Amino acid sequence: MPAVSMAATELPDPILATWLENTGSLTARLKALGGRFEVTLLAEGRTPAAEAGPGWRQGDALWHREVLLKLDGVAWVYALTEVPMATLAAGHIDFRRLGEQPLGEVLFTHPQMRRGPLVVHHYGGQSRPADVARQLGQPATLGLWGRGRQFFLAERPLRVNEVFLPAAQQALGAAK
Ligand SMILES: C=C(O[C@@H]1C=C(C(=O)O)C=C[C@H]1O)C(=O)O
Repeated sequence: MPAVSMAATELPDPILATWLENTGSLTARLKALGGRFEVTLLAEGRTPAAEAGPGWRQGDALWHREVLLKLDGVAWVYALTEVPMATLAAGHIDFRRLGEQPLGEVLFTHPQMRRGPLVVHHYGGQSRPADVARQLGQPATLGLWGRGRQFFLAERPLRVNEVFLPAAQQALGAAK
């Protein structure tokens, strides 16, 4: 997912930084806060990669999965998962039938899962995450912080992009 690279002077709020840099399951961390956790599926399907990524070129077919992670009905995270067709075809996770089951529940328990690099991103006002935030009534005037995490399933790549929405930043007490 294209991200506006953050200017050198911008740094996330220290509280938010701990969430951005955590390498464990975000699903598990959100569930641990208590309250009702749910996944809302926004869109999924096969589409060409908007830009090159770790293990694919621009234009390559990817399986995209866009979701919201919610606590007590409030959207905290917008997530976009990008799966190359070879990774999808290997069948380690049945993305087509995942539906509203949290990806983390099957990804972090998969015996052949290996974590790859995590990259923190700042998404500007014209980005897809910012559009989603506006549509949710959570306008992000200063942009949004997120991270792209690469994972491997039996050495086949995929990338999970997770963007923290304003409701999450407010609830976590992170400065706007
Ligand atoms: C990768 C994880 O899965 C979470 C669930 C997702 C989904 O259901 O599509 C996407 C991103 C993650 O925040 C995780 O829990 O860390």
